[in-house]
Amino acid sequence: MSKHTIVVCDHIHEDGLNILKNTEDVNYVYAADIDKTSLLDVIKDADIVITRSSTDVDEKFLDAAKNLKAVIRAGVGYDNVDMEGCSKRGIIAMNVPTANTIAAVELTMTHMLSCMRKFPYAHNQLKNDRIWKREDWYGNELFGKKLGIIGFGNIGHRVGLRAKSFEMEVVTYDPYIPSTKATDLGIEYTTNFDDILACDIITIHTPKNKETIDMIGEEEIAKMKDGVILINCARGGLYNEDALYNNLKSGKIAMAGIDVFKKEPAIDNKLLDLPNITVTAHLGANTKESQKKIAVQAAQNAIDSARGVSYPNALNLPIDESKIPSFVKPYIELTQKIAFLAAQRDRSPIRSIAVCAQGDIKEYLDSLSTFAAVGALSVSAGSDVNYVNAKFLAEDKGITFETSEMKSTSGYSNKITLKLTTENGVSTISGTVFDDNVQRIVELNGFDFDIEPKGKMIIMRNNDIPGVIGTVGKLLGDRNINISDFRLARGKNKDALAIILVDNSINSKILEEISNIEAAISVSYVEI
Ligand SMILES: NC(=O)C1=CN([C@@H]2O[C@H](COP(=O)(O)OP(=O)(O)OC[C@H]3O[C@@H](n4cnc5c(N)ncnc54)[C@H](O)[C@@H]3O)[C@@H](O)[C@H]2O)C=CC1
Ligand SMILES: O=C(O)CCC(=O)C(=O)O
Repeated sequence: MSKHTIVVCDHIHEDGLNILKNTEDVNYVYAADIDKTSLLDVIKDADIVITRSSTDVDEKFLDAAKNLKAVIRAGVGYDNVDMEGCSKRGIIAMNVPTANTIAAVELTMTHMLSCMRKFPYAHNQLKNDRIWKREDWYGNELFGKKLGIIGFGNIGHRVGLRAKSFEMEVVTYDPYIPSTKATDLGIEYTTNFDDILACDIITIHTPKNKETIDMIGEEEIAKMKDGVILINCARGGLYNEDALYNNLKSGKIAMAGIDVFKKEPAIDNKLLDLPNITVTAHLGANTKESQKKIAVQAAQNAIDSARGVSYPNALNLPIDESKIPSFVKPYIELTQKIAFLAAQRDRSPIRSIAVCAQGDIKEYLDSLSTFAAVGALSVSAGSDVNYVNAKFLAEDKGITFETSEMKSTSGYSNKITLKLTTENGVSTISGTVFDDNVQRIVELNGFDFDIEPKGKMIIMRNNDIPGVIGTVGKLLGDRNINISDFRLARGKNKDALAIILVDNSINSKILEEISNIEAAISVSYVEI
């Protein structure tokens, strides 16, 4: 039995490890305790890797992992995964999005309460210094304070709910949600970021990306109340660390609760020197409950993706398969096959791939175009091309794409037409799917057909003169090649196109002999 190599690069719960260990077709490699340079050697045979935030899946990592098919990020944030690098290599990246939500929510509340009561400092004074000095520790209450939440997703909205139970006023800023997601929970929704800056306490729960890096800097802090409290349990760098440092030092920010840092591990970060900050070492997800759930899901997802069964929570697929209705799926397959056929007929460099759709499938033109790219490119790139990297590979080769819609005039309720332009010419092939769910080619370069795109096919254009069928039949028979089907379409210019299905593969010598038949205009051979 061939085994899938799954490398675990970071610490995950043993329940997940046990699933991998006990799966027969998995070759499980535990690499969480080795340094990141040695890891590069270990991942060279990996089919799948499981990582957390301690492993950067960067260019170096991806170059080392030559067999990699999928990356499972055992957590939410994937800012440490080079998504474009994965896509270009056809590697599917997946996360495990909700299993650590509660852990991160509760750590956010912990930091909030700790900041209000300067809890770690009060604790240390008694425990470490053995000083009983109650007058040093007058804190503040959450009750009645206004909390501003930036990012109202899985974590943000639950922080909002918990804040309400502390009888806080809550306002959120998240331009990507309907306002009712907040207002239905009795939480104010704002599109004015200044409303957040005016709050007593501010917490951020967005992903880390171009839009959110340094979302809070000097300018924003200047607009805040004196004595504001800032919490960040999302990603380091969402609050500009220099601005945070300067304003904690000046006292403009009374306290900050920080779980995440721009550079981790953050043992040398200057924020750690301040007396008015509570810090944790990126522990947002570190509860036993959440780690158990994440590890089990990550292990199962790793196995499913290694077997090619499913790619749960895939992040870089150009197509969301779950949103493609069942009637479209055979058209997607058909488009890929037709493109494969067209590219095999004319093995010269491809210039452009155009897909035209009529009927309801025209809503899915982008997906059809992606699969046309897979079909056309797999002639030269083989199994290295898939629908994650097809368009990236095509762009690298300078191939252009076009999609268009046509009104249904052909009598078919749905029809797709692929036009493949190469250095040598143009192939135009149309196809449809009949009620019996069987895919058919219905037109090839202007000749009408009704044939399934499958098997070994000789495609011959010839002058429409007597004796051609007999000559071809004899030539193949003499070489012990059995014909299983012979379809002929007559053209308008005294020419004809034949699709001859054969049981055996045709080599270049036989193809040349057919090409040498006097009536032959062009002959090609394809296998689907
Ligand atoms: N400290 C830790 O260990 C953990 C950190 N996290 C981090 O917490 C963050 C939030 O995670 P989830 O709530 O699960 O993600 P989510 O995807 O459910 O929510 C993110 C929300 O941010 C919003 N958003 C995106 N861009 C925004 C912008 N420019 N302004 C305002 N809102 C914006 C989105 O619309 C979405 O509602 C992520 O960065 C994640 O990586 C998550 C789990 C554990
Ligand atoms: O457990 C980890 O690796 C960190 C969790 C985290 O930051 C996330 O899930 O986004």
